[in-house]
Amino acid sequence: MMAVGLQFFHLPPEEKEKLYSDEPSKKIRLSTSFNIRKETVHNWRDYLRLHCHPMEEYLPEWPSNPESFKEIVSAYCREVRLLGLRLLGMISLSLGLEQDYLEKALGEQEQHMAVNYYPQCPEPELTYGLPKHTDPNALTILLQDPNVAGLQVLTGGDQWIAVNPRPNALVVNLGDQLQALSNGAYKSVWHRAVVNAAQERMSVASFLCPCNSAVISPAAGLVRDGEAAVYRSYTYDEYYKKFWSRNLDQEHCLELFRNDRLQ
Ligand SMILES: O=C(O)CCC(=O)C(=O)O
Ligand SMILES: [Fe+2]
Repeated sequence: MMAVGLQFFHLPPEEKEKLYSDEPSKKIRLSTSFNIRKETVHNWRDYLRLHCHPMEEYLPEWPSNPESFKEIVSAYCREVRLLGLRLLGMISLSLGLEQDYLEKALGEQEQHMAVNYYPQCPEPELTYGLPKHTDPNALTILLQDPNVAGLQVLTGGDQWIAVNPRPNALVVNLGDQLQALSNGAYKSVWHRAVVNAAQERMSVASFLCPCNSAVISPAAGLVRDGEAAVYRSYTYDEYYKKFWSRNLDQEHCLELFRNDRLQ
């Protein structure tokens, strides 16, 4: 997966240009930074974003250069989906819910992928690959470059710690929707990617996302009697549109959906 991703980013600019778009609603696109329509300061990242489920619907439009791209990436996506669904089952059980609770609550989940490419950066202290953010979806499975570190997560004690790559390991990040569905019991993790002057870096993020019409509302058993849920109910469509209408340096998107928010 990593090798074919790197081959893609090493293609000549004229070849990659055909896929370029800064429109977040496009289902297959190559872009740069995070959301260049909204930012004033850009980040040191290029990314290929693909919708991956239902696979048959999107596969024909995926890049066919490199030649092996579709075969390798589609096999990877299918495996990652199975892993993600198993993890959601275990997370449901850990909350005292039925094993299939979250899978049902999230509906027929979409799956998106960001193949991130961070070129060598001559002045890494002046920028990020990706600045501090949480993922807006439910669950993210991240494959890191085995040779180059860059991912950092924020601990409860407000310290950034490096999550260095380990051979054959995946990183699992919980996203905003699991925070809302668990009524805040699980926290969506703050993370960022730093860049370096010595080496390019890649990562591949697979995002399991609720279906657009899924109503995100905390499980009844997780809201204490007589108390309001932390977040109001909303559809994922509403959340996702709000997320992409903003930039990462603003207030956390989920805060806008709190029940105790003063209007
Ligand atoms: O490059 C990384 O390690 C992080 C990528 C990431 O957070 C994302 O794509 O949402
Ligand atoms: Fe992320």
